[in-house]
Amino acid sequence: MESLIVLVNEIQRACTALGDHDGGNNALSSLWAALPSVAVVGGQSSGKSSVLESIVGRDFLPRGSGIVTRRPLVLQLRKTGNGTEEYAEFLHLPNKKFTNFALVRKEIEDETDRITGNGKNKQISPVPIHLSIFSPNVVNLTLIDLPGLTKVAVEGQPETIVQDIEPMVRSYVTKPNCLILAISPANQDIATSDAIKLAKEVDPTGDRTFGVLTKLDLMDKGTNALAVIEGRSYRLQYPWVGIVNRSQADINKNVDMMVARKKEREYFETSPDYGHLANKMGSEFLAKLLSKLLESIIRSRIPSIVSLINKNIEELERELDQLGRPVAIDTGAQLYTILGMCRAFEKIFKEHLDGGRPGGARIYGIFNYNLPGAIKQLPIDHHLSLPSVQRIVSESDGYQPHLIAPELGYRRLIEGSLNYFRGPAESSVNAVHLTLKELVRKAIAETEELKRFPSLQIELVAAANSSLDKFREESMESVLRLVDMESSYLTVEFFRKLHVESQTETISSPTTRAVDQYGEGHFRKIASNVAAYIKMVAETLVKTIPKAVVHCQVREAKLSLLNHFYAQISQNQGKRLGQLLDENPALMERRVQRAKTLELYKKARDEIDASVWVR
Ligand SMILES: Nc1nc2c(ncn2[C@@H]2O[C@H](COP(=O)(O)OP(=O)(O)OP(=O)(O)O)[C@@H](O)[C@H]2O)c(=O)[nH]1
Repeated sequence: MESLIVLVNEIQRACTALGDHDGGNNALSSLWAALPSVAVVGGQSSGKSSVLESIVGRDFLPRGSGIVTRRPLVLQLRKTGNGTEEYAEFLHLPNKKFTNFALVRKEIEDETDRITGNGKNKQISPVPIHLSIFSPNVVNLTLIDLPGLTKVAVEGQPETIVQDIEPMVRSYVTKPNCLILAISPANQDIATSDAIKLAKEVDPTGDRTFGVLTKLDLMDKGTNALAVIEGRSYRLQYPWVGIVNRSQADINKNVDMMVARKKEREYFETSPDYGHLANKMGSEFLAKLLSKLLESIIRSRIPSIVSLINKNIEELERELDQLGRPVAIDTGAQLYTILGMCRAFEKIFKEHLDGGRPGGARIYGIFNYNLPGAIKQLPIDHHLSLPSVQRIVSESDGYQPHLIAPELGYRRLIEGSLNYFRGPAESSVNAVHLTLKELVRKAIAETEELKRFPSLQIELVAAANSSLDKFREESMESVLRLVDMESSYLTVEFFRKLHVESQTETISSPTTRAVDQYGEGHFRKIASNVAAYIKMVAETLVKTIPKAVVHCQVREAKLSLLNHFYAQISQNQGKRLGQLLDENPALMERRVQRAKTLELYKKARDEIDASVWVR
């Protein structure tokens, strides 16, 4: 690493490329703000441009009346070997070397207009232009040229521009890592200097302010600026530097910058007022001083820059972990990704059913409370009330009343009662179905991997629900069949046993039995026999319905919830898979942006490491 200033240049350029230039739009601690820099501030016509050009030794800044500098210009000077060609490069035009500095000026003007607009409505913008100048005649130094502090807009520029400039300039110079190059003209009272006024506010101790006094040659005859230059008028930590730039006449005559530098040197060497300070005056001295100082400040800040970089790297890595890896482009990898997410979903879905979570308990509740409860509520008693039994039995008998036992009447009564069981059986199937659907919804929401892919989520919910619908149909058929089976074939032993019991009763009290043979008691007996039979069947169904439901719905959901989806997806082509993996575009954009920033930080850390080792 040639120089720490060059290193910081590199990091600054990368920061601008990532939009980290004013620290305001970034959740991370701004690296830009942490980098030491030198900002040039001054009132209108204070000689700001002239100082910069003199430091560079080249004419390259836009000129004109009004507010010409409308975007910060980050001017990175890099010293090259003697005899090498001088050239300039813009960050926004990589690989284009400018050797003609008139074109550099034109490009600064054009690039300013590109962001701020041209014509009457010229605005200002905090987005910096990065210009690097490679030359044997410069020192390694980075300067940020800011719009001139002004109080009046001219040439139809909007009034707001004046109000906008100060906060923008302030946003640069308030940063504790910013050295302030405060330019004031010597032919004005220092107390009225805009640059010093601002510097005083943001750096009251004068620790990071460089006082630069221009236009020493324009002072009234017989006066001098020694009071300022010697720090008596306004005291700063660093000594004031006096400058003599080209006059307007020199500029008009196109006086060469190198000639101007020479003239400036001569001015100080021969000056009766400043001769004793000649080796500490002039733009060349200023450039060297700044370069040395900037380098030493950067060195002292490296530990805090590195720790900021490390902190940001950690934060970025954490965020990228959360955002997940970018989606693969090839079909195989996409399929793999989708299947992986499906498995993750199925795992969570099963966990909901397999204990520890309320899903399984809810299903057990259906079987243990709801189903028996519903069966208990069935209007069997009404169906087996005396008038109903009499009616059904006589209807079944037809014109020929039964002789001993109403066989058909019994069957009708039993069938009628069993018919009521269809309701609770159906309800059990439906309740379990709803529970399973709800668990699908929950499991989808809980599958972390799926969060990025709304389309896939929708597709999976649809696929799972359609499987559940199919399972419900099968389950419904099974439970209703269980009920129907009970009506199709009655348990003979039950009735034979009843018959034997009633025979024994008749033998023990023959008179009462004979009287009641075909009266109310007879029908009551029929009703109670049927009720006892139904009770027995109910006890069976309360056990078998859950078995059918679990077999057809719960077990199937665990085994083959997404089988149909798997079969379909494996036949899908890339485009369709891509559609399923279409992430939220904002999220994709954020990942790309974060990954780029992370790369920048890592690179910066590596470069700093390397530069520290070289030293
Ligand atoms: N004689 C003399 N003229 C100077 C000196 N410094 C600047 N000037 C002249 O003052 C005028 C303004 O100088 P600039 O360098 O354009 O000042 P600025 O602060 O960049 O001005 P704006 O950007 O327009 O606000 C120009 O005509 C310069 O030639 C100096 O030290 N001596």
